[in-house]
Amino acid sequence: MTNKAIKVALLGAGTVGSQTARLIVEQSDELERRIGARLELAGVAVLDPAAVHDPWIDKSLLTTDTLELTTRADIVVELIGGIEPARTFVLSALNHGASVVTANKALLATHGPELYEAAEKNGVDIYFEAAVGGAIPIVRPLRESMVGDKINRVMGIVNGTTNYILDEMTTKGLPFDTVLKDAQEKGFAEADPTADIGGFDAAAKAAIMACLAFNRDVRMDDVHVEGIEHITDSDIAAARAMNRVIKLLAVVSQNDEGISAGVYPVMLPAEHQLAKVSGSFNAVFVEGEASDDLMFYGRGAGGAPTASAVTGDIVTVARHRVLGSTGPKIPLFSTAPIVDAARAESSYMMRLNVPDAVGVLAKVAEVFARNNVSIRAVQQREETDDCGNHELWITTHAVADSLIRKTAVDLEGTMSHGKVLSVVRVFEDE
Ligand SMILES: NC(=O)C1=CN([C@@H]2O[C@H](COP(=O)(O)OP(=O)(O)OC[C@H]3O[C@@H](n4cnc5c(N)ncnc54)[C@H](O)[C@@H]3O)[C@@H](O)[C@H]2O)C=CC1
Ligand SMILES: N[C@@H](CC=O)C(=O)O
Ligand code: NA
Repeated sequence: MTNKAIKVALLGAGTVGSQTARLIVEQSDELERRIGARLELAGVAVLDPAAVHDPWIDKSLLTTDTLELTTRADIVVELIGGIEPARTFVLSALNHGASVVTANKALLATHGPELYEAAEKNGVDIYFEAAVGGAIPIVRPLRESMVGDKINRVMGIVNGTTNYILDEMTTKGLPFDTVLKDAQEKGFAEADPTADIGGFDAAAKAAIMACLAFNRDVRMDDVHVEGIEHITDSDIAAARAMNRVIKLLAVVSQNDEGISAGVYPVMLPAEHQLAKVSGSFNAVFVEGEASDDLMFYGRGAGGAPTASAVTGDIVTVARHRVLGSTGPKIPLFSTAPIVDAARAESSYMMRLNVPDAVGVLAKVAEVFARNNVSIRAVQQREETDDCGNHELWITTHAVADSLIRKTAVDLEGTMSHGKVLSVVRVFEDE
């Protein structure tokens, strides 16, 4: 006996929604065999039906009554993005007994625990593999495969847009704005790309990974965030001259002091595995106590890769419905304190523009000493600018973020003809 069809409501038919619809429609026979029941598209909600031209989407399924659609499906797939009205639609779906699949990291990093609870209360699933690392299986490994281990740290590149921008600037010398536009055209960027550039998209993913890795309610606001908006061509050239590459990293970790989560640009040694992650690819290292280091790598953004993860989740929750079961809950029982990631010490490189004059270096060194910041190396660049100034590159030993920032402020106050050009973390192997 064949199982009755499983009704799927698709909310959103943009970059990811369109490709998800394609995978469901084009692979319908194959998916039916994998699930044991047929997936039936019950409707596709969009803002503007006239703008949908995908040949695989039956026009009669299009609707603008999104809330109504959430009440008449077995699986609601939320691919709208943003907090509201997405949150209302997801809650409506869960409260009407539908399982939910979403790629919406912003929503999960802000209201995740409320949604997980609603899913549990209603005896349905909420799956979100696409919300972190696009096509890369990383949510499920953290949620299921590694649940028997103790995870100490998760670290990686989790934003395709910024990785694409930094990579194109580094390898092709292209300007920031040109590459950002390109990333938007390729469908990597968020509707508001400041979420990518400012590090907030990566921070949302960091919060989700921290929840899963440490069973602790960690939200977006708990994550220390620095984006790439201040990274210039000159920083990239300086990194290159030091055989390093600048990457935007998300790092979540747990130790005796508590849990910390941060997103910031880092100069990595060129030979580091994360330094080799190019374009819109993502890569995540998971350090488990028993497993040791694991690395997950693949396409972190883009329509088809993200739709692969979404469709994988649809198949999984559909299988659960056939079996009359649900997947594992998301238990957030830990009360470990959240520690500000900016308190963690790191090595830094500071670029300064200073006059080529007697005593300048001593004055600079004095400010570092006064702030108790230990200098590891100093490079004086030969080239001078139109004012006869040149660049000093100072690399420090490990120091707290607050101290290096204060040193920069003090230097600005001390140097009448010089200025601090940039301060970027330098990754040192532990
Ligand atoms: N683009 C990518 O590479 C990735 C995107 N995501 C996430 O996937 C989600 C969707 O992203 P994209 O497809 O890129 O966005 P998009 O902007 O291309 O598409 C959004 C779609 O939602 C529809 N929509 C907006 N408000 C609506 C409403 N009130 N009712 C019904 N439909 C509505 C729009 O008409 C459009 O079809 C977001 O949460 C995003 O963060 C996750 C991973 C990768
Ligand atoms: N804007 C995001 C899309 C995927 O999550 C990114 O660039 O990584
Ligand atoms: Na993923």
